[in-house]
Amino acid sequence: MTVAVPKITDMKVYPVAGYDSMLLTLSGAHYPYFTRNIVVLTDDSGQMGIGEIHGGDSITKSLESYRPLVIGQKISAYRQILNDIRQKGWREKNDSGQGLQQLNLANLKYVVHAEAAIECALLDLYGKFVDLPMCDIIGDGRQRDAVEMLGYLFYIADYHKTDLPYIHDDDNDDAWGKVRRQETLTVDGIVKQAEAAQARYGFKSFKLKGGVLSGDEEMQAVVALHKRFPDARINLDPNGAWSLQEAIDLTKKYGTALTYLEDPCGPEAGFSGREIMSFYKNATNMPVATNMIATDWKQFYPSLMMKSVDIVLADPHFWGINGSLRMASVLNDWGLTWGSHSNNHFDITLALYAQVSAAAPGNITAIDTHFIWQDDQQLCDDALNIRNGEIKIPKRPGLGININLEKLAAANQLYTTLKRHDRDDSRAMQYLIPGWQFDPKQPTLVR
Ligand SMILES: O=C([O-])C(=O)C[C@H](O)[C@@H](O)C(=O)[O-]
Ligand SMILES: [Mg+2]
Repeated sequence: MTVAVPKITDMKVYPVAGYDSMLLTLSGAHYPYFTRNIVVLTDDSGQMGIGEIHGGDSITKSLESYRPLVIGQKISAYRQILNDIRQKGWREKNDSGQGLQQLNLANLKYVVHAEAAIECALLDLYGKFVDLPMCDIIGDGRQRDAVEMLGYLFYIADYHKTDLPYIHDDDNDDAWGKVRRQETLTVDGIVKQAEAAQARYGFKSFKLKGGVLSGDEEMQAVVALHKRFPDARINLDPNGAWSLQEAIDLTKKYGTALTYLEDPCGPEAGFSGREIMSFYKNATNMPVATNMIATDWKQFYPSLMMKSVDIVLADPHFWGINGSLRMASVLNDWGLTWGSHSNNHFDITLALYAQVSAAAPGNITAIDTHFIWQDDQQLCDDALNIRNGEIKIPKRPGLGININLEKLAAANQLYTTLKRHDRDDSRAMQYLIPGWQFDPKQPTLVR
């Protein structure tokens, strides 16, 4: 007896928005809203498959342009559909060619692969068809049943200094619900933030987003975190803001509080970020993670040659699901470490990170997620949860979550009220420091 493989009958792209706190990074301050694109595929068996990717008009447009390549295909043609999409090559038309060596988040759209949302939705459908969770059908299959996530800490600006409609008092039931909306610019404030996040989610690893205050102040926060959570793995990410010499000096002074450092320095004095990170590693022996100097296979090659990196944060939105897991295999075979980068996202991406990480072989690092800043804005009814610092892979097939069309419509409605859809963190930042401009070598508040 042959079983009919379902065909895709519809593909909808929903640009959506969610609420955010005034989080600070080297690129400025997060706006009150973040944007994403949600892909919903329907097949003729009545199943829906979902995927999520970064927001912005060019990504929405790319996804819309792929509809004729997807609709009418069998879900088993998943690799061919992705090949057809890649051959369409929207990135060639748009890419500034700069990658993320200097992290201005406005450039994220050039690094993101829009088709990863379609890949996710197709695999969700495929998993439902064969009745297996996604992690069992991707890469080398399931490697673990639960995935460790890290507590992603941020300095937060005082939104009262703006007239922008930042979310507040939305969730005052526990300490995390409160601190995630409050100004946080001190060592004590960061420790309180970590305590609150740990109380709600049980994190065993933390990452502090740096590039905001002086390197010395940020490392003092790391030292305080280490003192408060001596068993935790702690990482700081200044997004390349420090000079090579400053990174070396800070590591010598405070390095024992860190488990690894993420993109401490970037291009300078005619050298690329890959070269500078390699000089840094030679001088300090500190393990280094990146989501900046190796965001595709071409950049990975010289990074390997120069031994610039130990941990590649291969976000499936940058590398594709298949590409991210290929990277996980290569890193594992060569004694290096895999992890994933993140930006603000909804629960569809959270489930994707869990499924991909569950299939990544080897001793992976705890996975980045911004989700704790967006918790309560789930688009799915059966969203996955972080408990004891980890996400357990559900028994349900595919991604393991199902879209709530009413919540999706509401997030889409919010999006339609926004005047701008592309990310530009300098806009909110200019309320704090008039005329503020991104400078890849100058922490955001050190002006
Ligand atoms: O690890 C990283 O570099 C990021 O997550 C990039 C961004 O700075 C992220 O924090 C964001 O989107 O604000
Ligand atoms: Mg990073």
